[in-house]
Amino acid sequence: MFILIKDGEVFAPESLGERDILLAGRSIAAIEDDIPAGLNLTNLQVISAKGKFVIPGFIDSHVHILGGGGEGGFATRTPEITLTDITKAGVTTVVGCLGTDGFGRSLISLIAKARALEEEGVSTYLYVGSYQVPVRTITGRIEDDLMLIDKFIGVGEVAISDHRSSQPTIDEIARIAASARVGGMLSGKAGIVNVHLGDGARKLAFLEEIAVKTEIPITQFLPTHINRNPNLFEDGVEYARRGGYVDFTTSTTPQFLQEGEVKSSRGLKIMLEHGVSSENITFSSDGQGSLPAFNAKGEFIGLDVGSCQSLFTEFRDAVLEEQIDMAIVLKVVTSNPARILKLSRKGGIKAGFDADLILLDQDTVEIDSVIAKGQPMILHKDVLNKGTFGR
Ligand SMILES: CC(C)C[C@H](NC(=O)C[C@H](N)C(=O)O)C(=O)O
Ligand SMILES: [Zn+2]
Ligand SMILES: [Zn+2]
Repeated sequence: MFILIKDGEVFAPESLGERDILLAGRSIAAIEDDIPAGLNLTNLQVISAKGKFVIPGFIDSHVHILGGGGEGGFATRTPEITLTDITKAGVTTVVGCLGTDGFGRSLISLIAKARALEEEGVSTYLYVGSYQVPVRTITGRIEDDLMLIDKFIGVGEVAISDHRSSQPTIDEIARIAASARVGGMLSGKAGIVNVHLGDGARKLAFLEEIAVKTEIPITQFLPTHINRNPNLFEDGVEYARRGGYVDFTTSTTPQFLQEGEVKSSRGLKIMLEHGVSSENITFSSDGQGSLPAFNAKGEFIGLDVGSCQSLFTEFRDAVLEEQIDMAIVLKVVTSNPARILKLSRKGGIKAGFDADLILLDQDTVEIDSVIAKGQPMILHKDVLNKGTFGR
């Protein structure tokens, strides 16, 4: 199957200007300024991208594909994701994880769900573990899981500075990072540790201390939810300026924003203004994860459900509201996660890369169509670009 995407304005994420793109099967075959539509190729489909931006499919590096939640009891378990939840947001690659509930949800089910989504057309990877320490594994050892199970690219989301964590010691976190690092090395994977940061006062202290006191590089960690409160966000700016990676959670609620959560598009602008390298920042959605609220006494008040749609919403707001150059904003949802998570052939529009693309309407910056592994994704137009709050 060949697809020729003609006359689009291409961001790879860097701007390539107007280019034609030839897809062959699941790969990008060629990117040139003029590929004749009359190519004598059998079953060639020509798609006009006139008036469209053509950008890499988004990589969502933190999605509860199996559902999550449960912080308010069984009835608050959140639903598992559907393919359309992912593709309507322009997401073509997801990294799945377990969260608070590493007991009622299993890694085997997580692997099964990841394989299901892969068969349905998107690309999936996983973190081994959940909030809890010791880290839950399939084989009993992080290194063995990374070496034996292709979908596992790292460990997470391991919780620190949170009343729902296992209250791990700094040594336990260092040892998890050491195992992830060596397991990753031996299997050619990132071996990244996706760290859940809660609202606790210790914030990033463990990670900062490990980077200073041990041989583990700070880039072994991808701390997420960095924007969840202004106090943590402020430390996150400093942490990122010193070379650490930081991940913004794009799912939010009006209440969280009122209580001081930093809107991801705004947080990106602030970090760039403070001299943080755009290479060190990622966005992820926490899709299908719970967004629970607790009162000052730690009592559960209620919860919302995260959505992949928020990843697109915050990308669009960063471009339109924060007026950040699109090529820069694209990095945080394409080439940065691809590089940090060592996802080869992902996160860019380059010959030989997977054919994961989004066609955006240039006037509205809304999604026109999504192609994943060379297959056009059927988007149910009526739900397209409708976020959790119907935005
Ligand atoms: C960043 C905040 C707003 C949401 C965040 N979500 C998770 O960590 C996932 C959730 N606990 C689950 O297991 O489904 C949180 O709970 O702190
Ligand atoms: Zn989390
Ligand atoms: Zn999460």
